Amino acid sequence: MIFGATGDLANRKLYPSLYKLFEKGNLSDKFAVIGVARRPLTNEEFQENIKKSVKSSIQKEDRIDEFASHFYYHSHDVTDSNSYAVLNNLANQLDSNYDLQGNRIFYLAMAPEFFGTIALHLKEDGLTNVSGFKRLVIEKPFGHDLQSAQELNDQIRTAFSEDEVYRIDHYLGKEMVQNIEVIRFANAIFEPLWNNRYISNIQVTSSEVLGVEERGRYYEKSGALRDMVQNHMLQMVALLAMEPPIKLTTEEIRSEKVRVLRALRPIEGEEIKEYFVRGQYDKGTVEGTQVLGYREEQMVNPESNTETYVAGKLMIDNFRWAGVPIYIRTGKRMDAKSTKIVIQFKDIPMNLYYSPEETLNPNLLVIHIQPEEGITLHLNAKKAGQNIAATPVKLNYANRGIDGLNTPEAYEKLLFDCMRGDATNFTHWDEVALSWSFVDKISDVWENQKAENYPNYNAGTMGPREADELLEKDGFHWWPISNFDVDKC
Ligand SMILES: NC(=O)C1=CN([C@@H]2O[C@H](COP(=O)(O)OP(=O)(O)OC[C@H]3O[C@@H](n4cnc5c(N)ncnc54)[C@H](OP(=O)(O)O)[C@@H]3O)[C@@H](O)[C@H]2O)C=CC1
Ligand SMILES: O=C1O[C@H](COP(=O)(O)O)[C@@H](O)[C@H](O)[C@H]1O
Repeated sequence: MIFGATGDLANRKLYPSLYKLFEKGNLSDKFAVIGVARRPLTNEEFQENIKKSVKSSIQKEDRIDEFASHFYYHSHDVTDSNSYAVLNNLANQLDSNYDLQGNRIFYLAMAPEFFGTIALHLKEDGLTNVSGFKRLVIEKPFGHDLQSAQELNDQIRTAFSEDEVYRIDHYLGKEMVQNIEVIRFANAIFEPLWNNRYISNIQVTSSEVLGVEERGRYYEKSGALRDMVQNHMLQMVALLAMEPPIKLTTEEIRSEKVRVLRALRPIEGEEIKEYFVRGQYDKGTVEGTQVLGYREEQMVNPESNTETYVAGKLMIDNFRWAGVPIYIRTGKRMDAKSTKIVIQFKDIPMNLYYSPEETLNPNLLVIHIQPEEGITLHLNAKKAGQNIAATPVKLNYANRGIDGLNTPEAYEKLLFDCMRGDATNFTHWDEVALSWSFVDKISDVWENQKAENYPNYNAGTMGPREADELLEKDGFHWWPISNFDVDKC
């Protein structure tokens, strides 16, 4: 059952992903989807919408009619208690028609204020009373702060147990985010060096070229800290910093991530200025086009105090990471769309091969999450010729080049995981709670202190100057994140 079946997420992500699973044989013929939303639609109209949404994002759609025939529509206001019984009857009927053996997945692709109400109704009106499995997939944002997340979690947990709840963080479905743990734990050359003796700092960047688009109403209350840092950025940090799990089970992996979040040094009060930088974009030029500043966007307060950019220095206070800063930055309307992780190794004790005026290039391991997918290892090697002089070289692995052009899209992987009952790449409540408690301390201060320097970066740049200073005062600098620039390093 997809609640919010006529919405943007369902049309752009869920239907095309389900189709890909179907086409690859990862979704058997024994499935039915009930789409729920308020507007009146017949099953035929709904099926036409499904075909349209699949066709707009997939070139080969040979089995589209067969696929769409599995879709049914139920017009229903989720706040109306009376309609759930009819929904349940339809679900029971489809269960028997398609031999579903009482297995149900409820996907909440709706505004978060409805999540709790839907979960309560599903239980009270018997929809969760099934003979097979029942699973709840829930979209972000999971709460607005720790308190609201806790309230939402309590509501959900009256109807579903923790292992039945699949909290989506779509970054965890990205191929190269999932690759972090394999790169770390399947390579003898990295794991022994993955600690404060050999790593000087880690940089995690997720930059966007797009502005806030039509999401001003949501974004005004969220800002980059809640929208990106609380979830995606901290999840990537947890994967980079966790200890090797003793087994590759959901529980073991999640509990190692939880340990990292517990060790994350809380940043509060006056310290926030030292560790975090906030920014808001002004007008500027993006890909040759003039764009508006954030305060001029639709549904945005002309004096908005909302941050569209965050850079921060995280410290993980445990044996492995003591003293190693992990810098994060994310923002809208930046110079490039790019998510990259740069692990900078410590310098070797002596520069034997470069002339004194040249700096020794540190070894870098760059994990390209998107749009490129792969890894680059920056080394030093002999410059061709008679003399023994060194020059920087790179070893590149391009994921797409090896595994074919189409690595599965995050939602395809996550939907498949959920169907198979694998919750590893979904966030456990403990991770959500710890992330909120870290972020709340910062957002409480930022909300109550007007940023006098906003807007403080032009659209089309890499963010405010203060973000560079954050690293400079530790003797580091941000490594450029576009491939071209990394080439020049
Ligand atoms: N869009 C995206 O790319 C992303 C979205 N998300 C999250 O996914 C969720 C959905 O987002 P999105 O698809 O963009 O939202 P939309 O506003 O596009 O869609 C909302 C859906 O909910 C339905 N709806 C609204 N009110 C009711 C109601 N009272 N009863 C029944 N149905 C209702 C709407 O249909 P109708 O009007 O017919 O009732 C529509 O199908 C949100 O939590 C969002 O944060 C997360 C990541 C990315
Ligand atoms: O969750 C979100 O993520 C997107 C960025 O996702 P990506 O896969 O394109 O990197 C961001 O634009 C959005 O504001 C946020 O809600």
